[in-house]
Amino acid sequence: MPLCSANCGSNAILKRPKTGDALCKECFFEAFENEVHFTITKARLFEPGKTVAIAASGGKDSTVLAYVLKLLNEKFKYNLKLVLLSIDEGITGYRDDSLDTVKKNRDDYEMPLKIMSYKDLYGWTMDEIVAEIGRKNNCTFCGVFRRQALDRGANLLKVDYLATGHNADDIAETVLMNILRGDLARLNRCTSIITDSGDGIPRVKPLKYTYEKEIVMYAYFRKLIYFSTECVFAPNAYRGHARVLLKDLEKIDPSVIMNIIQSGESLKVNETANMPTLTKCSRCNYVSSQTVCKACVLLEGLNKGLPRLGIGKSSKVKRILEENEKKNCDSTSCCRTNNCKKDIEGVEKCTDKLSSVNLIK
Ligand SMILES: Nc1ncnc2c1ncn2[C@@H]1O[C@H](COP(=O)(O)OP(=O)(O)OP(=O)(O)O)[C@@H](O)[C@H]1O
Repeated sequence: MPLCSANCGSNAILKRPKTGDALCKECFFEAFENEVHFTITKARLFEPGKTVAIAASGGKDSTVLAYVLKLLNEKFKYNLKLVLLSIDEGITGYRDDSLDTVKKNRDDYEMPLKIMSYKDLYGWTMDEIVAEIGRKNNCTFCGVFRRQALDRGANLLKVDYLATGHNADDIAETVLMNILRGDLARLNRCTSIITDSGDGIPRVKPLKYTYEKEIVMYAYFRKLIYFSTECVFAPNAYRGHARVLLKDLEKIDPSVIMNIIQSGESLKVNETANMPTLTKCSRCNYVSSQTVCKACVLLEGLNKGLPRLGIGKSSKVKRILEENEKKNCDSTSCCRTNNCKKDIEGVEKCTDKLSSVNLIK
């Protein structure tokens, strides 16, 4: 048994995936926590006296995030108020069970918990959405709705920051995905440790430089309770490819994860590149790069029996909406008489025709 490389005199019990150092349990805890503390202080993630909502799914990342933030807050006197915010997507056999874990964390870590549900916000559970759309594209709905639900929850709680458990592997995967897709706008912002949700509540990622394998190790040795089952619906296929590629590269050289993040951070998008400008959704007032945000388009598709609306290209969306409008509008109450633009970019549709649509309030 080798000695702990931190020279504490104890035997090492693990090899750190990130650095290869052989460490004892206590020295691993210290190294792990100090690195998160360094990330927080170097990026000046939090101002003292503020409130942080921790986006808590019950999974390993957000559970470790909640535990470490509580520990560092006390140890280094950040003077933060920590609360948990969970989104119930309405996935039977998955989220219902993971929310039980979050409730346990709420009690163990003594943090208030707010749960917001897709059913209340959008009128649909993911179970119902999958029954409509099938298993292939359901991740699009879930991702778009969750992002917005978290921002809405943060606004409701009037917190100053929203912290998510995104780890180094997640960020590196996202860099790869955006390169493969040629998505410059996302590539430009995906490595930011602080992002603006558009509503003035910054999103922060304190685990940005923490390897997933180390999070699992930390949770294991700290005996943290977390929920480890995969989502019962199909995983995000494209991200899956990036994940497999990253895991293969990590086996050859673990520093590849940090190298990809650092490369992403150093990239500067050419100023002549066509970048979207952020505006407010004309329907729900949520930040969007289109006149109507993606969540409202997806929701309209669901409510009008066109669940694939918003899944494909925007030109296709536009065509489907136009066709749908033609079908719905009779000649005497044509959209035009109500000054309606037949265009998803400027959806000001006949309000009487859309009265049944469950717009996000
Ligand atoms: N239902 C949810 N409620 C609240 N926060 C969520 C929820 N789902 C995801 N998040 C937040 O987004 C982060 C990234 O989510 P992702 O779906 O990639 O899960 P993950 O990598 O498995 O993380 P975790 O282990 O925390 O579930 C999570 O760490 C968490 O902070």
